[in-house]
Amino acid sequence: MSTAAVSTSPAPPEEPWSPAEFEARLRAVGEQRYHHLHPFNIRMHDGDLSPGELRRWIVNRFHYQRHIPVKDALITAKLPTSELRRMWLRRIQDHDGAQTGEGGIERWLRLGEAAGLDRETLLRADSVLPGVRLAVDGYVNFCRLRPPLEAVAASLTELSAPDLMRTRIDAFERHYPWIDADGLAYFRTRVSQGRRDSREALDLVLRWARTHDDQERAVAALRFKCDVLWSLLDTVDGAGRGEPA
Ligand SMILES: O=C(O)c1cc(C(=O)O)c2c(n1)C(=O)C(=O)c1cc(C(=O)O)[nH]c1-2
Repeated sequence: MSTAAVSTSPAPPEEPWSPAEFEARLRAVGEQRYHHLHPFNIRMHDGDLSPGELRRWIVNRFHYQRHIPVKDALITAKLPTSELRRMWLRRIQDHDGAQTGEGGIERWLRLGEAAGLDRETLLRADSVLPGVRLAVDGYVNFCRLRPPLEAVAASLTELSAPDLMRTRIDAFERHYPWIDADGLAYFRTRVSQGRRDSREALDLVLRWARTHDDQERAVAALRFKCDVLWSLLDTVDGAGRGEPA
């Protein structure tokens, strides 16, 4: 049989989505899969968490928090220009502070103290749940191994984070008044930081993703990151209503 009639040439590459369509697809991932929809967050916002569950969430979320500047250092090392590295370095400073006693990690430790957890408990990390360790490792290693487009796209969960922070602040003030309001400084600061960070990251992703394939990879990276946050909460939720071990 002649093979002449059988086309072996690959299908032509798909056209990229327009910037507006691409952005809408990225935002749709957050609307459909972000952890604001997770049953644990819904119980938190409804005031249904026991003090033990809230403390367990704080201890385990701190493990995520303290690895954010680590993954940002991995991303910074991949960025090709001074301008981009300077932009990303600021994120590390937001978390680690310019000096001891400042920054987001310090504010998270104060949240722990306001909830009755001493900082050594958070720093020792010995009650961090195995599934949380795996989820956080998954995110750090993703940023270590994937190209800048995907690592930066994964941070776009922050498009949805500021609204969640506002909901969380309201819920804490209303339902968990035993946590001192000063302890909520972390969330208050993140509202504006998250808006700025997500705007910057979105600009980069829209600029860097030139082909349809790039765009698909960016959307997949954001879905992966939603899965990281979702499985972190699955693990915390599955650990029961008592005090952390
Ligand atoms: O409390 C939250 O629900 C939440 C979610 C996220 C997120 O969407 O990844 C971040 C944060 N907080 C946060 O505080 C933060 O600094 C942060 C950095 C990043 C990132 O991927 O670069 N996400 C988040």
